Amino acid sequence: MESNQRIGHGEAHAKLILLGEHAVVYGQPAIAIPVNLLKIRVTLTKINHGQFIEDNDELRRRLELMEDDFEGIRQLILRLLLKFDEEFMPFSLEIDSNIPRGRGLGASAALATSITKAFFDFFDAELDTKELLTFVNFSESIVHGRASGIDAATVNSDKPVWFVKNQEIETIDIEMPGLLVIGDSGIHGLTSQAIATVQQKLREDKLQAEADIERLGTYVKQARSILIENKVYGFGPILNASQEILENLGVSHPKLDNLITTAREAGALGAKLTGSGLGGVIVALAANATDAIRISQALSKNGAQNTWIFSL
Ligand SMILES: Nc1ncnc2c1ncn2[C@@H]1O[C@H](COP(=O)(O)OP(=O)(O)OP(=O)(O)O)[C@@H](O)[C@H]1O
Ligand SMILES: C[C@@](O)(CCO)CC(=O)[O-]
Repeated sequence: MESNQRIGHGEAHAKLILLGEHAVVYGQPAIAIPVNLLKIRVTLTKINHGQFIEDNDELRRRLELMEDDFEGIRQLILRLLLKFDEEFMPFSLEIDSNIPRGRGLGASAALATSITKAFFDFFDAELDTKELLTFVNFSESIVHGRASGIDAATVNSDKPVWFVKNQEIETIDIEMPGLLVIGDSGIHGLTSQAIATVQQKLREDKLQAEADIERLGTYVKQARSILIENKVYGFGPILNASQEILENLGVSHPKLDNLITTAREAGALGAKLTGSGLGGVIVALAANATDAIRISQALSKNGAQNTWIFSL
């Protein structure tokens, strides 16, 4: 039996969309930030023949048995194995993550990033951002349907991102006014379903839905100058106004509405869902640490499964 096991490592952080989710799919700008306190780490290890898996057929069978939920990851792994001409390499992948899944925090993009990095590290190959994003977006498009690419861009950026679909990714130096509080509804929101909900709105009432999407984009542009100038009080109302439109588009959820109301009543300057919605998390803006703690406690008392406080 071989003794020196080869190993590959990869990691990525979560993302949070401040403004512009959904509208970004239709060409409007969005602002998203890295969330470094939530991370995913992957270790890829080659398994020696006879150690765990008896033969290559068994390996294929196990990949095929992965739940549908993992289709994006399964396809990504097959593509990576093919790239390195190791289609039949038996391996194990260990995932260590504190990013909650299906909550709009980019867990799928962070996992796809970590896996891609782990394979390149394992094969000692150079990986530039362009190639990395191609692999991650390939995986994301299987999970999300019509993805804009914002999740992949942000889980791979150390700075806030100004994102416009199909354009060069721009990082921006913004001052985050106050603190952000994330509250997890505990509900798994399916991104593909949320995207389909907006598509349905566009079919049912095209003019209204298009106007809503354009308005979301306008808020993002206003927010950019507010954030650059660090005006805490101008930003909160934009969060609230965006939430109203996301509700019109049908991607909120009664539990999200309840958490958002709770945050505002506890002193948040603004609050909205973040990510695809239909579940997942909300983000609230607090003027200072005392307010942030009060908002976080109120959220926990009113049904949040988890809360996080952070600043940029
Ligand atoms: N720790 C993990 N272990 C295994 N699979 C994971 C893990 N984290 C994420 N995944 C993968 O990511 C998928 C969840 O992705 P989904 O797009 O529904 O949520 P998300 O990425 O958290 O949300 P969003 O895209 O709105 O930010 C899971 O189905 C699974 O394939
Ligand atoms: C809902 C959406 O706008 C954000 C998901 O995090 C989809 C996308 O842009 O890919």
